[in-house]
Amino acid sequence: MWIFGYGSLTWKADFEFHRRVVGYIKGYKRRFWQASIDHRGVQQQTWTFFQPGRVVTLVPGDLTDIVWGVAYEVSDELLSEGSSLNIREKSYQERRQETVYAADGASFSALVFIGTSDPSLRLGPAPPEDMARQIARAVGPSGPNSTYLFNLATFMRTEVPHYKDEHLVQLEELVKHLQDTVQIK
Ligand SMILES: N[C@@H](CCC(=O)N[C@@H](CS)C(=O)NCC(=O)O)C(=O)O
Repeated sequence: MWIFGYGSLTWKADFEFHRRVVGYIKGYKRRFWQASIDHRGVQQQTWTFFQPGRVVTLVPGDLTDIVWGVAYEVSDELLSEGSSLNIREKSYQERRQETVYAADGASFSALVFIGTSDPSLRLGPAPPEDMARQIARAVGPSGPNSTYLFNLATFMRTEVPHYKDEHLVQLEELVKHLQDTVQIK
């Protein structure tokens, strides 16, 4: 079977796979609208700087909207109950089959993990400057939220150089700018 990743799965494949193919799916926009309290941030705690991170999910777009990522051909057992991938994707409970269009022209169906409908993890949109401040500050068990953003931006720049993801590029610029100033110290 195939799974399609558009977030951390593009740059962190800590599982066995047979093939890795760069491609896109249609009809969605990738947005930093999902809270992370287990990887790139923590539960909000009053009177402290501890806060959730912002990671990507997919939101419905129109047919001209595409999201580039990576498809992996994996064994069925990878998604068995209690598997490490299932645990890693536990806050991505909505799962859909989508057609992946590979860079070489091939197309095939793959499983996509989309953000949970749990309202506490659905942050939704915010002004870009606010999202950038949150990403610049948040840290979780897997590391800084900004590393997640930069790794995704680097994947796009190196493996999909012909396509500009405006939302991602804007956040990367804003977070880098914040890190270059004293505003978040
Ligand atoms: N399901 C998405 C998003 C997955 C995602 O970003 N998952 C996060 C959960 S916060 C993760 O596994 N993060 C590992 C990390 O940040 O190191 C994908 O297709 O890549």
